Amino acid sequence: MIVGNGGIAMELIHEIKSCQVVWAIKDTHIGNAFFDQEPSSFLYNHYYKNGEDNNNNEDEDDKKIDNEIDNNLKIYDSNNLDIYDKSKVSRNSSIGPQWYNKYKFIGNVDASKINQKNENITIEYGTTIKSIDSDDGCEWNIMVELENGKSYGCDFVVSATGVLTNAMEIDFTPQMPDATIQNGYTVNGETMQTTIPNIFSAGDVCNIQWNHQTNNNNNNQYHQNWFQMKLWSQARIMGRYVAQCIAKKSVEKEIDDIDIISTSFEFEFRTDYSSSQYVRIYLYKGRLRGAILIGETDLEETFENLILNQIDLSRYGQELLNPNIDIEDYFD
Ligand SMILES: NC(=O)C1=CN([C@@H]2O[C@H](COP(=O)(O)OP(=O)(O)OC[C@H]3O[C@@H](n4cnc5c(N)ncnc54)[C@H](OP(=O)(O)O)[C@@H]3O)[C@@H](O)[C@H]2O)C=CC1
Repeated sequence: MIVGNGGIAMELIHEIKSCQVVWAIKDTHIGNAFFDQEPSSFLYNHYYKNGEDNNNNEDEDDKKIDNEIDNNLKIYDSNNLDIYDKSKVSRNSSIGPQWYNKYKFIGNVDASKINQKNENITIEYGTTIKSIDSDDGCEWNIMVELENGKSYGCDFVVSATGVLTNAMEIDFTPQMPDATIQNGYTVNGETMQTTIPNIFSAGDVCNIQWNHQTNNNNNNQYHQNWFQMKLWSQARIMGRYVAQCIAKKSVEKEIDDIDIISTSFEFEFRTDYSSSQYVRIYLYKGRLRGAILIGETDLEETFENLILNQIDLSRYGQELLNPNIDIEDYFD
């Protein structure tokens, strides 16, 4: 049983093979943490329902990161009593993106009884867990009752319903001017300093709205393409930026070329490609500000460059998404 409709639930659903899975989501479409209805339907129809495997296009960079993280990875299990003794838990880095590549999520269901169309996944929409029963007398390890009245026996439950930060352990006082107030505390979006001197903040612990702000010191506008999602890729960007802020403060002088990051879009333009690709792009005043790409579109690098170099695309209009035009070649 998997509960939740965000990053972890979707990754697990994608990875688990030969195992009967019930996925309970409180929404009417999958992946609500990232998608609205339209791309969600596309993703569901072409990748979950049809069981297409798009798992073979792992980026070399991701593999490299995995290897780095592997070196720091520590796995705790319930037999490791140290985990209950906070003083003995060594604090390592998190397990990182592509963590699932280290494991095989293969159940023991007879493979011949499961076809390639993910029919082993039952999605229960618009519901969540009402109760969990793990009495010894149960036929299953765990009996789960859902709010919609259905009950399922299962071996275990994955609860992936989001995370809370523990920032409140620090007593922030929200008084700093020009600050972004999130989660009850305050961070200055330009310097990443909290209201406590010499305490800086980055990653999931703060929600930074760089897209709204102007850096008055050097007339640079914050990067307009910033839209925060709590993903590894963004945590890395924020970590790098906050490191620069700390360095700048510690040497007490201006460092040129500090990354200025952020985003916003105001105009949305969308289309569907062929049956196995989905492309949606976001333009603002003719400039590309964002995109959703599903499937092997081969557009990611071109679109990334168009976002970065902000070429005026007004005159191309819908041709930008014409599958018969090789825009990668055009903008090369
Ligand atoms: N590659 C990467 O960088 C990845 C990063 N992550 C990050 O790790 C963190 C943890 O992931 P995850 O746990 O999946 O969290 P997410 O925030 O991604 O998703 C949580 C999901 O659970 C739903 N939810 C919240 N409360 C309940 C409830 N009581 N019952 C049922 N559903 C509920 C949320 O709905 P609603 O939005 O409506 O509240 C949302 O759909 C996230 O910050 C995520 O972004 C996860 C996977 C990969």
